[in-house]
Amino acid sequence: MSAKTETLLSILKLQPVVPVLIVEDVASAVPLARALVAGGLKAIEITLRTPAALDAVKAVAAEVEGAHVGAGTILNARDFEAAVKAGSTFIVSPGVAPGVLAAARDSAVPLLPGAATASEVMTLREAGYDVLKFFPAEQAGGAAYLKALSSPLAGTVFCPTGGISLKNANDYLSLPNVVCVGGSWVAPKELVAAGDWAGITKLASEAAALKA
Ligand SMILES: O=C(O)C(=O)C[C@H](O)[C@H](O)COP(=O)(O)O
Repeated sequence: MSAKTETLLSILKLQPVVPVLIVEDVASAVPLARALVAGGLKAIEITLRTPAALDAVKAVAAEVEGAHVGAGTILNARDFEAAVKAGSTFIVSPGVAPGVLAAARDSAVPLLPGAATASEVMTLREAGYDVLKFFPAEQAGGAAYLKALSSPLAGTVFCPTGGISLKNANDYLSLPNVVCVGGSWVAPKELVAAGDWAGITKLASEAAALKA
């Protein structure tokens, strides 16, 4: 296993659930990340889906002690490089694309690429990736589907994301090929908009108590 993969695994193993954030207002990024860290979720993914995202990564990287901030929804090399420059310690992509793989090869920051089929997993294995995101987990076939992939594709481990909540997280976490799950449920839009950081810490604590 490469040093980059080991770094990625050590970040993903910090907790059973990686919060997936869509940050609309950069001012909420730091208190939101602090609330998640206080609940026990230190590895945090900020998706590059809003104009505030890169500044949010920068602010969390600079100001939130104990946080490991990563960037998600990385679709091309330009996003990859901008996310690294902002201070991301890991990069998440919903799939696989040659430009993203090339950027990852040239970077010291690890990539968690996405796969949803046996062929995508095989393609990424050939490119040297043993730790993958399974996306979109529920919609692609859920825990039963991922379990079916695990026998022929032993050696690859996953962070399933997409449609996961406190209710079904254990279906995935109980599989031997799952390191952690990802999800947006720990930072609901309404609580973020209301600045209910205590409410988010409570959701984070419930998620952190799941068994990886
Ligand atoms: O774009 C990426 O790189 C992602 O990480 C996608 C996210 O994992 C899902 O959008 C989260 O899905 P929900 O938890 O169902 O809201």
